[in-house]
Amino acid sequence: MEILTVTNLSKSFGKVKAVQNLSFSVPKGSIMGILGPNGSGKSTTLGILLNVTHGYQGSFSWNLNKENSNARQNIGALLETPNFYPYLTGAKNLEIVAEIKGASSSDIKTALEFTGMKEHAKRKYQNYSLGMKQRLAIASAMLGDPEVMILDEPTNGLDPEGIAEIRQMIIELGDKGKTILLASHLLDEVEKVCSHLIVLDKGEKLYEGPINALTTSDTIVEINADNPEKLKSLLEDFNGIKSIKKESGKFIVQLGDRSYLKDLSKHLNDQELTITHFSEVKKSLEEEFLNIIKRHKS
Ligand SMILES: Nc1ncnc2c1ncn2[C@@H]1O[C@H](COP(=O)(O)OP(=O)(O)OP(=O)(O)O)[C@@H](O)[C@H]1O
Repeated sequence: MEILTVTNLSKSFGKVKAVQNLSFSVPKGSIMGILGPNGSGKSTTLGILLNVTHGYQGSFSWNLNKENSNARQNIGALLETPNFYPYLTGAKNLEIVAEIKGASSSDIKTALEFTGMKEHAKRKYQNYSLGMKQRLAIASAMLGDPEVMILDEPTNGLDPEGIAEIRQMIIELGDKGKTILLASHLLDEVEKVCSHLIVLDKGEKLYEGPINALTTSDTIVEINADNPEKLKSLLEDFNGIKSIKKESGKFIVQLGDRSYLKDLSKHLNDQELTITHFSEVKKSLEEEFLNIIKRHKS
């Protein structure tokens, strides 16, 4: 079931087309990565979905469970510039947000514990490290136990340990059943955390789907033999090969289906040939991502 459906969304700032005819849907319970370089329209899209950016074309609809819920209560957000009072403590800042969202003090306690901010709750926000500020922002987004959380570049500027902590928290929030929209310019982040992704470039959608559909669509095998010419002709004879190329002395073979692997190795069992190398290569998301961008530009 879809928790969000976005249809033909467009938004311009003067001559800049920040979002162009964007449609996508978000399955309930998924962690949806919105991946794109800086300026690709991620924040603008999230701003529209949160009703803070206006003057757009197209539409979107949330399919939230809680009855009579408005977006403010049922969608927790961490945006790029958090709105906390520097001279107040973390706890006090959360109390203010809880008041606005109608969240309880037990929500505050849960959020502080989950984010590891309980021990820092009595310190002033202005004295927090960047990592603590981000954790407080996640705590704030959790208040009211929303069904959906929207996180815009939540690990920006953090050190590797801080990045790992925040990513782990996002995965745990997903395990709790929350639907999460995560904007990121980091492929590695999206790969580690998300179940689904859309790829944006210059406000346009280049890809939408589950992460694993990107990485497991075709099977790639590296093959070498003592008689490369013979190997080449045998490969060319085999039905089910989508493409053959030679890279660093090895043949890289793309199979339409993984079930062809067995037949291929039988087919290569030839008296004139000794196979010296035969291994399946796991395609990285990065490679697929680059292919998507390349296809878009050509
Ligand atoms: N308030 C604004 N006024 C004018 N231009 C804007 C405004 N907000 C965004 N833009 C422009 O719209 C385009 C998309 O920006 P957006 O912030 O949505 O991208 P992004 O993918 O979130 O990038 P970043 O990670 O850098 O925020 C950019 O060219 C940006 O300069």
